[in-house]
Amino acid sequence: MEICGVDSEGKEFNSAQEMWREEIGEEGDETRKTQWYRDGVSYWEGVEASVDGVLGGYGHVNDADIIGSEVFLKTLLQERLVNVGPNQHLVALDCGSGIGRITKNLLIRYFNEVDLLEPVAQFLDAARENLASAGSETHKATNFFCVPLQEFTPAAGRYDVIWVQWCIGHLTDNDFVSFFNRAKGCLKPGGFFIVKENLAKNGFVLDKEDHSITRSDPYFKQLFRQCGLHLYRTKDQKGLPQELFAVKMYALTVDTPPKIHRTRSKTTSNRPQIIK
Ligand SMILES: C[S@@+](CC[C@H](N)C(=O)[O-])C[C@H]1O[C@@H](n2cnc3c(N)ncnc32)[C@H](O)[C@@H]1O
Repeated sequence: MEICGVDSEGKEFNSAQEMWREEIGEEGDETRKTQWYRDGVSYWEGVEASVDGVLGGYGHVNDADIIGSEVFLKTLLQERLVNVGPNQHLVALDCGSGIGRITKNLLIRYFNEVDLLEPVAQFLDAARENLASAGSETHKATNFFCVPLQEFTPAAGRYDVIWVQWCIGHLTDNDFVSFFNRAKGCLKPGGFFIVKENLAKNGFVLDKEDHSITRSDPYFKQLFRQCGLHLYRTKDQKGLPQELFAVKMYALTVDTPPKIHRTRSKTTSNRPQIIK
C-alpha cells in the first residue's frame, strides 16, 4: 500500500519512501539519519521541562489523557495478566518518558517498578526529581535510561507493559520495526505494548520543526504487521481539543490474542468474553 503525505509547510510526497529518502537519504546513509535524530533531540532540549512543555503548550489536556489511559490500562491488566495470579510483581517501561508525566500520574500506581527511557537529559533529571516523592517502597521508579529508542534494547523478560506515547513519531520506519522486534523479547508472557499516538487523517504529516512524523491508522497497522505484533485492542482518546490530531491507543501482543466470543449468561448479557 502506497502511503502519501505532506510536511508542515504543505509540501506533498507521493510515498513515505520518498519522504524518508529526502529526510534521511538512502538506506545505509548513517550521517543523514544521525542528523535527523540529533535534530529531534535538539528540538526537545529547547523545551521547558514541564507538563506544558512536553505537551506542546497543551498542559491542560493532561487530566483527560491520563483518565483515558487509565480506563484502557485497567481493562487490559484485568484481561491479560489475569493468569499470572495475585501478588504478582508488575514492571513497566515508559518510553520517551519526558519529565515522567505518565509514570507519575498513572504507571506508578499500577506497577511495582517503572523504568523510564528518555534521550533528553534535562527531562530525565526532571523526571527523577518529580518521582522522588511519588509512589512508595513497593511502587517506585527504578531505572532512568538516558538513551533514544532506536539505540535501546530492554532487559529480556522484564516488562509486563511497555508504554510508548507521543514519541514513536521520531523513529524512522526501519527503526520503528527493529525497536519493537528487539523489545518483544523483553515482555513477560501475557505482557503487552501500549502505543498511544496522534493520528494523521491520511498517510502522514512530517513536522519539519521537531523532526517527527504523525502516521495515520493504516500506516501504524502496516508497521505493526511488519513487527509481527497482534492488535489486541484499540480505543480512541476522547475529550481532547478539536484543533489537535485525533489520538488512538493500541494494545499489542506478541502472542496470538485469545479468541473473543459473545456469550449470554444470567449476569452478563452481551459483554465480550475472553476464552482462556
Ligand atoms: C511530546 S513529548 C512526550 C513525552 C511523554 N511521553 C509524555 O507524554 O508526557 C515527546 C518526547 O519524546 C522524546 N524523544 C525524542 N526523540 C526520541 C527518540 N529518538 N527516542 C525516544 N524518545 C524521544 C522527547 O525528548 C520527548 O520527551
